[in-house]
Amino acid sequence: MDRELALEFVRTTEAAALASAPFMGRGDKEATDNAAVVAMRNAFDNVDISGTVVIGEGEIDDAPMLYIGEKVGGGSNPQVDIAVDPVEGTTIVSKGLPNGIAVLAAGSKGSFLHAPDMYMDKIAVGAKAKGVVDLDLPIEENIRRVSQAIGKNIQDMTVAILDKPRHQERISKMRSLGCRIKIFPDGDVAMAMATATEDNTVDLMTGIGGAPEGVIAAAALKCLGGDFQGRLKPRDEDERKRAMDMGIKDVDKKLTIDDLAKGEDIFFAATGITGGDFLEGVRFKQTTASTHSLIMRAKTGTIRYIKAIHRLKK
Ligand SMILES: O=P(O)(O)OC[C@H]1O[C@](O)(COP(=O)(O)O)[C@@H](O)[C@@H]1O
Repeated sequence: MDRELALEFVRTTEAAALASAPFMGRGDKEATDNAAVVAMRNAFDNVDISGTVVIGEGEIDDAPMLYIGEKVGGGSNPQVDIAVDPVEGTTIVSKGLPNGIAVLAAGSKGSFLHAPDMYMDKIAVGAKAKGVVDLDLPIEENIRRVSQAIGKNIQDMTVAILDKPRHQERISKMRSLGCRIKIFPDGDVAMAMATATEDNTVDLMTGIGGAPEGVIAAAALKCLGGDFQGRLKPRDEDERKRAMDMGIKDVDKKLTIDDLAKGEDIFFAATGITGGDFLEGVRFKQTTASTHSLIMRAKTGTIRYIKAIHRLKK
């Protein structure tokens, strides 16, 4: 993919963020998401790719736009796979909490695991701890390994985990080690990224969240030079079958960052909707709105932050 595409991709996440931001705190998850989906879908018409959504808003039957399999883009760059989440953290945005982001990952065909909509166990770390974590090890051992790799005492480390009942045992184990813990309500893509950004606020993220979000986070960490592992967590035989129907032969396999986001022909864009660990949220003034975005490319490892002022009437 051409490097020039970076700006076109980030326009799609800006559009999603600008459209969903007015719904902040209004308690309407559907309206928040819908506004972002429509805006992002429209913005794709100006992106010079011939793209296919591989991770999106769901199946064609129940999701009118950005459904899995939908063709997007009005251009020539051949065969691009797209993974999107126009609002990653609909609950977050509908409550006005931090770290609601609009995200997109784009890769040459076959870059992304076609992840079914089910749970995935995950572990994410930044560049200094690349290669030292292993999803098969107890969380205490992973924390110890990261502590050594990054040269930080365990008590000074921050480990993030989603605030869900399924994580109670893991949180107890983390507490017994004495590390600092960030228990966040939603939005594990942003928190996975927060392990690997320049001023990282988190040293390790662990826990079970959405599988599609796992693929998107892996793409982001690919660009940021961090590491990520995941394992699908089907809750019943139906979900297991669904994963197999989507082409995943070994559903229990530990998935490496390369299994989830293959190769280096990958772009990743995110725009803050509500402010958070590494992006400001959308801010409205009388006639303008500002957005804060991140656009990255795995091939070069370049990370660009873009602050944009949008004239609301134009
Ligand atoms: O809320 P659950 O079912 O535990 O799922 C966790 C997943 O949901 C999210 O918090 C996103 O939530 P939204 O559906 O509100 O956008 C992800 O970040 C996370 O991977």
